[in-house]
Amino acid sequence: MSKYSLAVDIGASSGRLILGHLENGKLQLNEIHRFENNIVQKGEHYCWDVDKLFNEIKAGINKCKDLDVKPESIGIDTWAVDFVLLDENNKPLTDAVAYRDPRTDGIMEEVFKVIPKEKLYLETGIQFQKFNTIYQLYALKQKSPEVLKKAKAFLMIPEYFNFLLTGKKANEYTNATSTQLVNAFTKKWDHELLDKLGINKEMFQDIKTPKTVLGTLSEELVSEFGFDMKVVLPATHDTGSAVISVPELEDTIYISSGTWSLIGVENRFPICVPKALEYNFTNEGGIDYRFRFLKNIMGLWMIQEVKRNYNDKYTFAELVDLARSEKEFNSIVNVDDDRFLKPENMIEEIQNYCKETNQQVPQSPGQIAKCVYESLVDSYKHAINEIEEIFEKTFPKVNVIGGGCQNEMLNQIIADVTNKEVVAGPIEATAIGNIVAQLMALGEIKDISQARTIIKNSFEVKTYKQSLVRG
Ligand SMILES: Nc1ncnc2c1ncn2[C@@H]1O[C@H](COP(=O)(O)OP(=O)(O)O)[C@@H](O)[C@H]1O
Ligand SMILES: C[C@H](O)[C@H](O)[C@@H](O)C(=O)COP(=O)(O)O
Ligand SMILES: [Mg+2]
Repeated sequence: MSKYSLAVDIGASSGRLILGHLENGKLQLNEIHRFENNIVQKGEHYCWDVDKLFNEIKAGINKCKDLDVKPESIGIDTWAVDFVLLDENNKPLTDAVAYRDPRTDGIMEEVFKVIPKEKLYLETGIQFQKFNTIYQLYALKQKSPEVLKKAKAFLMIPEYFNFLLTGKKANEYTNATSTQLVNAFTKKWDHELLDKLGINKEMFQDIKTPKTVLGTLSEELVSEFGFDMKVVLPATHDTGSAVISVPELEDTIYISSGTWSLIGVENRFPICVPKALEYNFTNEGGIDYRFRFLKNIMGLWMIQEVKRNYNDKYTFAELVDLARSEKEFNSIVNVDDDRFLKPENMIEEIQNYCKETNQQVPQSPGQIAKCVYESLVDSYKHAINEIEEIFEKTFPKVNVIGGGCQNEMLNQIIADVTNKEVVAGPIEATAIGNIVAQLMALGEIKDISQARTIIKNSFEVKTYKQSLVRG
């Protein structure tokens, strides 16, 4: 029997702990714990409840005892850019502020006064999202310089949980690249950039790569859980882990479909050409120093907020069914408009946009949902055209991975609008990528190529082709 690895995958809307092990050359998964994640108001900021999330992680680990399974390793991945700062006593200096917090409004423009946008892109290759870590730290420096001065350790969210598990501090490469503070060519923290911004470079930890064994559990946790585990660094940026699970990357554009839609390709080198800057593509770090050439699209965040606005009266599946029935409704919004990043009420924001653009205003839940899905695909289509322009080639296939690949209507609209073959799955791509990185660290899987073969043979996918009648 092969060793068990435990993946902790926490996205912006949900977290899950999934056991994985190899059996007869296939990867067997067992989801042992799932919980909601969401932004909470703490003082004047939107924050993540990291104490609650760590308690959920421990609750999930404790379920292993009920299953009589002692995993050999554990690996944690989460959303990107956000962080915790520790003081000299290893205590958090601030709450874990969420990337949707307005504290970075206008900060990007302030940073461009210190380092021109084009130079920043040429050095880091990272897309300009106003919530990137670089802007969060610059906002903190301007508003609370005394906090930054006291900071002795910068830990991104997965690394903070690793610290709570092991007492060890390290930054992991794939997530570090999302900060826009790592040089795309040296793959190290850009100390010249940090000096220019007046951000203390000493608080950043050594950058480790995926498959690194960080350490083992603290004595206190070993006695709580009843067993020890190796704490392995997967690609701790959840999208970095998700992309590992794309079984066939040749001629394929992936859409990591969850709270965000991350649409792109895997590359061996960074692409920082003017067109990539103009279209705002990113070169986030991948496993084995590959690159994830992609862009953020607002994603299913919008339907999550619509669902919340309806007080969770409808499930995601019911919203899809209601959307299907609205065949005549065709209004479209620009999902990537900042107005949809954190509106008071998503339904009203969508309705106002349609009013302002003289389109039919969606009224029913089905019309609202259909508007979200059609609008997302409109943005996907533009991104695909941009990718094909930059690569000067046509990609015949789109692979939708993550929770959003369960949305069969969305998959079909993608196939209809792009006239490409759409492959849906695996759903838990992030956790799968997390697990195979751990199994590589344990010597159970040789390399990424073998991992992708195992993944291809282990999980069913569904294929969609352009339909004759647009549903
Ligand atoms: N049964 C379903 N039908 C349609 N969409 C679904 C279904 N289940 C989940 N989803 C979609 O998947 C999304 C969550 O994907 P997930 O990858 O878990 O997100 P994250 O990792 O960002 O928390 C939901 O917002 C929802 O839109
Ligand atoms: C803020 C980042 O762009 C975001 O974390 C994105 O990179 C990402 O990883 C989103 O993952 P979800 O699972 O939360 O959609
Ligand atoms: Mg996710």
